[in-house]
Amino acid sequence: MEYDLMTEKVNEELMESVIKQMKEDNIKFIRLQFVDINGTAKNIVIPFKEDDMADLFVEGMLFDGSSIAGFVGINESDLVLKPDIHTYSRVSWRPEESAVCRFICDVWTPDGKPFVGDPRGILKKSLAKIGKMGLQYNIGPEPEFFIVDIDDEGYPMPYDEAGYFDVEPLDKGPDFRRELTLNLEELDFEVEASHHEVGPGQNEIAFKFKDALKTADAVITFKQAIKAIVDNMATFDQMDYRVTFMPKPFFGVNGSGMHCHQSVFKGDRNLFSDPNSETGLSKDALHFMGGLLAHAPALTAITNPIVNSYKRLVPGYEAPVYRAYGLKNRSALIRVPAARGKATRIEYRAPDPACNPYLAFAVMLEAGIDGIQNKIDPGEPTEINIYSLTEEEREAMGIQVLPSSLWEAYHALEEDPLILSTLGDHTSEKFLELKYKEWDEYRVQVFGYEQNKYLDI
Ligand SMILES: Nc1ncnc2c1ncn2[C@@H]1O[C@H](COP(=O)(O)OP(=O)(O)OP(=O)(O)O)[C@@H](O)[C@H]1O
Ligand SMILES: N[C@@H](CCC(=O)O)C(=O)O
Ligand SMILES: [Mg+2]
Ligand SMILES: [Mg+2]
Repeated sequence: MEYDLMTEKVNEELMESVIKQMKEDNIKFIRLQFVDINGTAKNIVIPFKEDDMADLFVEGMLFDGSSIAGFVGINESDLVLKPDIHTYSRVSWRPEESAVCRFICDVWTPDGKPFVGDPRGILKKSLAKIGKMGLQYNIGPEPEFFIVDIDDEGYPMPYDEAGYFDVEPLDKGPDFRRELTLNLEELDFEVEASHHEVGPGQNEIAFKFKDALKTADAVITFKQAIKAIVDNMATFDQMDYRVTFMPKPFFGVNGSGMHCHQSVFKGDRNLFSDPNSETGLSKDALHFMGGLLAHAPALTAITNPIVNSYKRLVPGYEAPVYRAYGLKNRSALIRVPAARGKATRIEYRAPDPACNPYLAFAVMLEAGIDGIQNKIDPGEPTEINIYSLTEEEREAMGIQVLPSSLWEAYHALEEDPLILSTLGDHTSEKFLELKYKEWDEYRVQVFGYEQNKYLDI
């Protein structure tokens, strides 16, 4: 798929067929949806009026961008939402009577240009660049999440005591996952698998890989859908349980990642596959990994963007800590699953579900392409459990660690011109400003852990 930012025209035939579908779906309300710099979904709702649709698709709708994180100041507040007609879907968890639909929108400026601070626009820009080389970037994400109960004192507790692949009655999640999968299928998702994860209350739903823009849209829809569905169920049951995508909600158990399986296609050909090489991997696959490993410290600021993200990236919980790749190794930052041929892919294991998927996919793509263009050598694969190595052994093998805090990742980002230029001046500045504030707010807090440990001093 090629993304040409400036010449996207609305196809009349498509518009008519979408309007016809909206009438069949009994649509009365339209959600115009986009995300802020944090990847948080935002929307404005307008009533469906058939006569206004052509205008909406062509001209878009003005809105005030000054209260959206990472967008604009009040002195230049007008922005335009341009619905992407390909993203039409009925919002399946809202009533069927007088139904609601949504379009995911691009954000433009009133003078008819893509707004530089729109995360979706930033991803489209990187995809347009590789589109010109005839390439398509695919991502298959594995978002993990916890379902928690809120106890009488307001603290979250895991919703069940089950573990990896458990079944009911230990696993209390089958109804959620069933309901969610049915809803997601209505939203045109191909759910590949769902299961209880390692942590108590932890679940995973993996959906089929698609090109990176569709996947980023899907991640946002997925998070919204599951929160809305679980909230509806909790209201119905008069219970206070909810979903969290917080990367490490509990000390001492696995956190929630969003591993990203990735491949690059040229037409029908998977660039990562080479049946004649010993490993079945092509040079491009190795170089793409070389690029990811080289830019990993800066990437981490985007793929793991909150202070809590770094409580997940610690040894012993299947989350990556070390900058290495392995052909089977789940303790390395990059794993190459065994599938070959068309299904050849690499799995970048750092991202967590708190990231803005548009920004995360854009920076991973640019890092990988940098690797291909500059033939960055990823070194030899590491097949031992890296968690069990001593620091000296790791150093001898040349394995470096990922940033251990948001503050370290912040500095790594500041020093990586490729990743900064992928975000563009506007978003880099806003992102660094936000993260500086977040770190500053965090570092002065005093936690229960410290009071317990030091009170007797
Ligand atoms: N060619 C491809 N390019 C990108 N992603 C792909 C490709 N083929 C398959 N995938 C995606 O890989 C993801 C799942 O892979 P898989 O089941 O191997 O996960 P896993 O890493 O083994 O799971 P876990 O981490 O939970 O143990 C899915 O999203 C799937 O669509
Ligand atoms: N939950 C682990 C991943 C477990 C798995 O491999 O599925 C993580 O934080 O990345
Ligand atoms: Mg998992
Ligand atoms: Mg995985």
